[in-house]
Amino acid sequence: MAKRSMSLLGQWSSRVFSIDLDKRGALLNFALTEKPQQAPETFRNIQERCYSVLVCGDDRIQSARFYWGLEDLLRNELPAECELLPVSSYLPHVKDSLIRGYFLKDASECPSLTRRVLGALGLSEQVQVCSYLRGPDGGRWSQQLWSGSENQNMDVSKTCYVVPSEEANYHPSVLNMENSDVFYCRAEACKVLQESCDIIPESRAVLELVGKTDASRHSPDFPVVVIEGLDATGKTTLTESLREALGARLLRSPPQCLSPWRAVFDREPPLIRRAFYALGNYITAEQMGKEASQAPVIVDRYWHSTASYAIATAVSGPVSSLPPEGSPLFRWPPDLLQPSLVVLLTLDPQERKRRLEARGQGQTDEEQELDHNLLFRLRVEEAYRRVRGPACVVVDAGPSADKVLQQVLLLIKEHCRL
Ligand SMILES: Nc1ncnc2c1ncn2[C@@H]1O[C@H](COP(=O)(O)OP(=O)(O)OP(=O)(O)O)[C@@H](O)[C@H]1O
Ligand SMILES: Nc1ccn([C@H]2C[C@H](O)[C@@H](COP(=O)(O)O)O2)c(=O)n1
Repeated sequence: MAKRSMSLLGQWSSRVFSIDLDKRGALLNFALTEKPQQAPETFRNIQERCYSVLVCGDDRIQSARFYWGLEDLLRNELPAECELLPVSSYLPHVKDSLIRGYFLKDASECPSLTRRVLGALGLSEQVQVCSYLRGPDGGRWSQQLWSGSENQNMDVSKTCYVVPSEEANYHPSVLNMENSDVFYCRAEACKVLQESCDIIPESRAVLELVGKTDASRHSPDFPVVVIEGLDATGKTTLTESLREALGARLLRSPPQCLSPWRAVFDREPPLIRRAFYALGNYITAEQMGKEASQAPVIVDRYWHSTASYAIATAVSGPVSSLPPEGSPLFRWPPDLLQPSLVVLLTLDPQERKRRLEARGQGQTDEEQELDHNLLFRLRVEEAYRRVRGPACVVVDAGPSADKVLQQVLLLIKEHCRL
């Protein structure tokens, strides 16, 4: 088979497959072996016909966009009785070895429809389809790699057996975060937008706004204070009050000049969306450098937001799925201007909800996700606390707006020379 499968997927038998059983962190891990062996216990309870669809094209922009649309495509085309579970395939401890896709459990009456849809998908250079077959004893499962269309679908020489695999002590997504979800230098984020210019013309406009000078080593004359927090924790209220109290300049990230394109990039997959927000920080950093030569600067969101939302979205499940405290994934990009102080506003979830409802404005998809998904909210907040260089100072935003302002003014006095 000339298709990219083996070279791109590496040795099947070295790979671990990790199925996200409930999107809440319950991962079923299995590996493959050439000798018939018993499948993991959880596999043995599966009654449905099973398949996996992995996205493994060479072009990262196209693959990211393809994967982004794959869930909708499968849900639209497959019988409703097909359950879709996110699956990752990776080589343990090998950076950038992760391939994403879906694991399908087909309980429909019409197996031929499912096979037809998957057969058509399998023809694409970007997709690798496998079937999983239960052995006659019920305890063994084999995996067959599809070689193309439905009619010549099984490449029997590639039959492997499903065996239990040790649980990794990290979420598989952690392997691929750098330069896919989080960008630690401007050049890497620029590369993503350069590669997407043909399919997203707005990328050009964004790239034109990104400067080239490295302002990171320049130490501003006046303090630069960043205010961070989940939505509706009071960032806008506090930043406006700080501006007045300190006679400061107020900036935000992403900056105003990116507003015309933000909605476009919010519809894109993480690779492209996160590169856009990363570049927003560099544009804001240039503005910070200039403004802070004349007055104190207050910034509404910056690098902590970019890194925390990206990392918290890339993993699923509880806070323990995050990269550990001290992981290099929480480092500060060396070419990005560091603020003098970062304040993280935290709020009791009930009070945050009350304020959101009282405000009554629309929410972005990610903000809606925060509302619906307690685990996601916990991951974002914990990621905020783990980002370093500088680390954030946590302030309870529950008291009145004036009390919060007074507390932050005290912090600024302690941390910055005014
Ligand atoms: N300390 C406070 N006590 C009570 N209400 C507050 C306080 N701070 C802000 N609010 C109110 O809570 C709502 C959300 O505040 P605000 O818009 O400042 O939050 P935000 O963090 O900027 O939100 P977003 O990130 O979604 O823009 C507003 O209606 C605001 O008036
Ligand atoms: N510097 C930033 C600012 C924002 N984001 C992302 C994270 C959330 O998805 C969303 C929240 O922004 P808001 O709705 O409060 O304007 O934007 C980021 O990644 N980096």
